Amino acid sequence: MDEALQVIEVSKVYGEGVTAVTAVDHVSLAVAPGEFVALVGPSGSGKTTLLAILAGLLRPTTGTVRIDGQDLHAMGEVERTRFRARSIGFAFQSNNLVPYLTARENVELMLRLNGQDGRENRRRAAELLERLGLGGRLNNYPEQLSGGQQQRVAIARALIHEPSVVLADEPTASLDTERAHQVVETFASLIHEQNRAGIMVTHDLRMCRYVDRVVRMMDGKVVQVLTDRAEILALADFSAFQEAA
Ligand SMILES: Nc1ncnc2c1ncn2[C@@H]1O[C@H](COP(=O)(O)OP(=O)(O)OP(=O)(O)O)[C@@H](O)[C@H]1O
Repeated sequence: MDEALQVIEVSKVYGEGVTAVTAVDHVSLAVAPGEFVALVGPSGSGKTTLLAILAGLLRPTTGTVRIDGQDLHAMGEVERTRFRARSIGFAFQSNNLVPYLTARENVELMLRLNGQDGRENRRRAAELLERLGLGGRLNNYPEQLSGGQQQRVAIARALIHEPSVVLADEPTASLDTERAHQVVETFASLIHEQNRAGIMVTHDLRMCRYVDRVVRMMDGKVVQVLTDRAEILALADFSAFQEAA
């Protein structure tokens, strides 16, 4: 078993009886280390719900999520919280940076939460931020950074503790086109170089050019999977063309 992430027949039903909504409907998916997957689909298709289940933040109604072979939802709350902090990285839309910590301190915080403190961490946090083009911004507070710079700090924070699985929800939502491309391109490079299993939810199909696989959801189900490079590029180019028209 070499998949970092395995999703097996996962479903999520909100509510009960006549008001029940099946948000995720028997989804199966496996992501290997070094593989970057885009999760796309119309509003309400279940992307955010699935991401929250993969993050261990929401319990599926049925089905199993394994990270490094471990059943995420079979763990007790304390164990899952610890496992999540160690094995999963998140970069969510509202980037949740701590306003009174600098860029570097925000990244170091992830390591401190995992009990890894010290000078070596300061160096690694700085190195990763430099890699993301923020070498001159290490000591700036979030409010002194642009939206794109904040997103890059959030990405550094999602990767610094070397998690197996990295999840990003609309990492380009607040960015202009050029910055969106820069952010996702760097994110993809780091996922590939560092051998993480990456999943990104995005509404912007142009960003699919940086991923290895596109998974399209509709009404809670996976309705299409693209793995062919030419098909993925055609999708991204077509969206760029539509956007420009
Ligand atoms: N807490 C909740 N209670 C009840 N229904 C919910 C809840 N959260 C989401 N839903 C419903 O589940 C379905 C899937 O929602 P979800 O937010 O996962 O979709 P999405 O693809 O992420 O949408 P968007 O792209 O708009 O963020 C929708 O029909 C939504 O109304």
